[in-house]
Amino acid sequence: MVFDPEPSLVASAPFSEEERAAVYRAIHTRRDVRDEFLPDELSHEEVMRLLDAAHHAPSVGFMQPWNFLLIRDRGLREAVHAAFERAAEAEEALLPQERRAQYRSLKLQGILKAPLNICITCDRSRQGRTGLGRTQQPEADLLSTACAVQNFWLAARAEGIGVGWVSILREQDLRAILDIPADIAIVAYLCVGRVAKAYAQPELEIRQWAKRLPLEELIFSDRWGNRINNSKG
Ligand SMILES: Cc1cc2c(cc1C)N(C[C@H](O)[C@H](O)[C@H](O)COP(=O)(O)O)c1[nH]c(=O)[nH]c(=O)c1N2
Repeated sequence: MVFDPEPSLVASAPFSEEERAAVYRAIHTRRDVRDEFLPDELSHEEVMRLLDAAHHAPSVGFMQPWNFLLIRDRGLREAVHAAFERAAEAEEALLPQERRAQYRSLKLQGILKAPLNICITCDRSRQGRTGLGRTQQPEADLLSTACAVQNFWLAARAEGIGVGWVSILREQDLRAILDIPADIAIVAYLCVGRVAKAYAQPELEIRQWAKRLPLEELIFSDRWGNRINNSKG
């Protein structure tokens, strides 16, 4: 039988101006939050809304390889925090001497301050070892999981909930603390909690660690290296 797409298709009109503005506002004002977390617990409904947003991310072959490990236990968060301290020390030692003091002065996690931590993982064999879209790009499952993280982050912004991604953690430490099996990849460790204030710009920009790159320098036309400004004439 020939597949008829028509009954399954719905209108896909642009959003209203107000709706579009809300989407772009969430994108532009989403911040990586480290120190602005308020201690109040998020409700079960709020957390489920954010996880549902994450669960609606695109995924290769509709694989949905993610799991969401919710961590509230203080003892576990203290163990993760200690692992962060060790990893940060190791990272600092790799930096050029002149950047080390600045690195030390940055707040790079909110593991204990945020009431909720979430470890987002990727089950790399959820639908077999390969699968639609993963034969040539096996890492597409990890990229899918990163899409879920971004959905979570943007939905959280809309709800006034801050998210901070902590990657200064050794995978083996997280595995041991959280009992994560060896065949499950760890994609993101997030600190999550309500915030009353957030930085207007990336904190690393305000603190002069890095700057946003000019967008036009990142866009090529047709072939690598062909800048759009140069390709006009
Ligand atoms: C994969 C990944 C990993 C990390 C981050 C982000 C992402 C995408 N970021 C946050 C990062 O510093 C931040 O996104 C940029 O500085 C831009 O700022 P805004 O996110 O726009 O506030 C981050 N921040 C931090 O303080 N400690 C960390 O370990 C990490 N790790």
